[in-house]
Amino acid sequence: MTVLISRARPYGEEPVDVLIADGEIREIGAGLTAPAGAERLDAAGGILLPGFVDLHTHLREPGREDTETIETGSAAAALGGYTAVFAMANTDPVADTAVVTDHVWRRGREVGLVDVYPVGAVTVGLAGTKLAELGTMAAGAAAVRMFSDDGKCVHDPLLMRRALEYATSLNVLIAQHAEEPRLTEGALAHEGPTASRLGLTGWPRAAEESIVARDVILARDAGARVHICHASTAGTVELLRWAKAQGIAITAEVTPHHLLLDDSRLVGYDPVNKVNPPLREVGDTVALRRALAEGVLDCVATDHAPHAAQDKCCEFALARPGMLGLQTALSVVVATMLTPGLLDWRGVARVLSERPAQIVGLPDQGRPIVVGEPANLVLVDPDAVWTVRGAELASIADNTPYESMELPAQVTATLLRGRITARDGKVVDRSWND
Ligand SMILES: NC(=O)N[C@@H](CC(=O)O)C(=O)O
Ligand SMILES: [Zn+2]
Ligand SMILES: [Zn+2]
Repeated sequence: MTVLISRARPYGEEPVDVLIADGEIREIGAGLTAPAGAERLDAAGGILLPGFVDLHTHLREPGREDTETIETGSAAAALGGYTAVFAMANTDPVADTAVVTDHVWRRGREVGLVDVYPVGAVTVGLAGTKLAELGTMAAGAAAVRMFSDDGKCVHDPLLMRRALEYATSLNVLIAQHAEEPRLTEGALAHEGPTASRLGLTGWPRAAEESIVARDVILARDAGARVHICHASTAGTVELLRWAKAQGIAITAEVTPHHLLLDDSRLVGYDPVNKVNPPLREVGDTVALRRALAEGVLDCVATDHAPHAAQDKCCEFALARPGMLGLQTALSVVVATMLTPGLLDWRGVARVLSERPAQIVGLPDQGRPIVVGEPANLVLVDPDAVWTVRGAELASIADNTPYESMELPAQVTATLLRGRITARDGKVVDRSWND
């Protein structure tokens, strides 16, 4: 299909028209005329960015299709401005074989709203005792390029070392959920004054930082790359800063919720605020924002984690950790980074699109907006203000921590290889477009 986007501001710069044909950016200029039969998208001065890439999504298929499916999660992704998402391996069955990873890949293709890249498990059944067949998953139809036991930490140092060595020879990425399990037994909330006051068992910063420090050293000695999931503390930022200064190949993501929210949200004991790693203190959010602006933290990843009402609306200790994130990520990044002047729109493109695509080596995502590049794009209305309603989000689950909050900026359209996947808050059905 052919699409003419008019009056769009790439990275917030001067308005231009952008002609898209055969999945590519064909022409950029002023006053372009639409060829016959072309779809028209009037951006009306909205911001044009490369489509977002999420390195950390939970889609719950297979196993918990009552909370999210590849189809509903893909819809949430397209509506949130994403053109590629990495679906974590903690499904049921676990994505520890090519049978599962190839299924997720094929189902994502069938749905066709976003490129769904399965993440393979590092260890069999996420049990942390035996390496999964990384090579078989990497060689499958899905060509798995990222492995993680997310939800659990690969805490055995010998196993982590081997995983890093294998990953290096396979040229794939290991992403670590940094949580020393001996330090978080029974933990429910960030260890600090709020948890003490509320009587909640603490999840100390040291549980994250000790694993980050260890993995930095393991990666250094293996000459390997390692990626840190959902960095949440000021201390992790300092370790990353040190590691990068040594030339160690470490990258890290931060979630929107760790940029915006802190543990003061826990008074009231609403489990919607329960997440791993836990919401920290204001000082941590400040350090995380600065680190993201400086590039010490590489990118934003949602850790979109849908959960059923019965697993969330129950007593705090029993509730599952996790929050929805795909449809609110851009708005939270605008609120925490763009509005305060920590990032401009180029910076937003860097943390939501370019860096994540580079980290995992996607050749067709996070690309510059120039002629000849694949048309994986998102249009944003920077002046929109909207009120979050969990029930209105595309996910089956509705566990958003932003319920009733007014957030800035809204995705107005998403294009995957030149095909409109979302427009004005609605998913565009594939058949409608072809
Ligand atoms: N973040 C969470 O609190 N939960 C995630 C697992 C994870 O990311 O560790 C989930 O799968 O629900
Ligand atoms: Zn995790
Ligand atoms: Zn996760």
